Amino acid sequence: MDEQQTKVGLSDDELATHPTVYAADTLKDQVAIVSGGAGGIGRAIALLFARLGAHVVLVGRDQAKLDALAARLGDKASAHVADIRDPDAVKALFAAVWGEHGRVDCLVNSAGGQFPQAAIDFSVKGWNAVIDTNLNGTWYMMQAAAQRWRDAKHPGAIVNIVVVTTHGLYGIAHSIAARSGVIGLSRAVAVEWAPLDIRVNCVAPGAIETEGWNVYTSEARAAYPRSNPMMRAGSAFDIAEACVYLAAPSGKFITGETLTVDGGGQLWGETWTTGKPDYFRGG
Ligand SMILES: CCCCCCC/C=C/C(=O)SCCNC(=O)CCNC(=O)[C@H](O)C(C)(C)COP(=O)(O)OP(=O)(O)OC[C@H]1O[C@@H](n2cnc3c(N)ncnc32)[C@H](O)[C@@H]1OP(=O)(O)O
Ligand SMILES: NC(=O)C1=CN([C@@H]2O[C@H](COP(=O)(O)OP(=O)(O)OC[C@H]3O[C@@H](n4cnc5c(N)ncnc54)[C@H](OP(=O)(O)O)[C@@H]3O)[C@@H](O)[C@H]2O)C=CC1
Repeated sequence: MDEQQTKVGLSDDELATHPTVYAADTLKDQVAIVSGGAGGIGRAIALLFARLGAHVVLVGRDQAKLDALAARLGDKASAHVADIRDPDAVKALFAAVWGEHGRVDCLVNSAGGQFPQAAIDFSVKGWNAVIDTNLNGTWYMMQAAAQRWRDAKHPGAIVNIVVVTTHGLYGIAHSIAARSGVIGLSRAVAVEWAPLDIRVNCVAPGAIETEGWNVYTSEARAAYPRSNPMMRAGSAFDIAEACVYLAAPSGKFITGETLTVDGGGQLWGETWTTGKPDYFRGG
């Protein structure tokens, strides 16, 4: 972790009052589970979903972080501690939420992350930690949601937050592998689960200013705004609005899709999470 940790991204007050294109009742009476719901992108999703009428179930491992956001949202949110890598904890989470609300309408998987390291140096433990969090954990959440929806004959929408895999994000090959798995899985089950009225989509954020950036060096972070032709970082609110689009009726004919929200970064530019090696700097 870099010594120059800074507060990055929009504050909760800014997120809560940011102008939105959506009507205030877009998600009225819906119940949404947001994993990583107290993280940088997850909290923007939670704040917007609650503002649009949903009750948001915030999921993460840090009780205090979840409680603080839930307190801000009052009866629009509840906090549930669960490690998404533990399939039994995931099952217990869904049992508790269905018991409490009798329904779930959408699941946003925003829990995830990785550490920057050259792939050639990955340890077995480090590789497994990233695959387990981002691929296995996301799958346990997806499957638990789908089983509940199937058994209750209830429609559902899943939005998985991934990373842009089409254009190398150098220094996080383990995460690219895991997220490519999530995208492939989402495309496959979008077909299998269409008869169950379950839609499955992904959102691939580009450089989005959040505190999650603190795991990268200041040199790498300084380059992120230049990783796309707009020459700026996006905000967590951009990702939240994309999630609403896919989760709400606006997305009713969209499934198996990955919506890239990166300011054009996949078409232009490059991103080194470990800093750019001299070899690629040119003569
Ligand atoms: C065009 C787009 C531009 C985008 C730019 C940025 C791209 C992406 C940005 C983001 O995703 S931002 C937000 C993301 N948030 C995070 O990444 C959260 C921080 N990361 C983590 O929490 C961990 O990396 C984790 C693996 C996801 C969590 O797993 P776990 O809690 O099990 O990890 P640890 O116990 O900490 O470590 C386990 C194991 O992993 C290896 N390891 C961990 N950190 C490092 C490191 N910095 N360097 C090398 N290896 C590491 C290591 O083997 C650990 O085991 P031990 O050695 O600790 O026994
Ligand atoms: N910010 C960016 O530029 C980009 C982000 N992304 C991806 O978007 C997603 C959200 O990122 P962001 O909000 O910035 O990152 P943060 O690190 O701020 O948030 C991630 C959240 O995930 C939760 N989490 C991590 N592991 C687990 C676990 N095993 N079980 C339950 N919860 C877990 C953490 O909560 P807790 O500590 O409570 O467990 C944390 O709040 C991540 O997948 C990230 O990789 C993709 C591209 C770019």
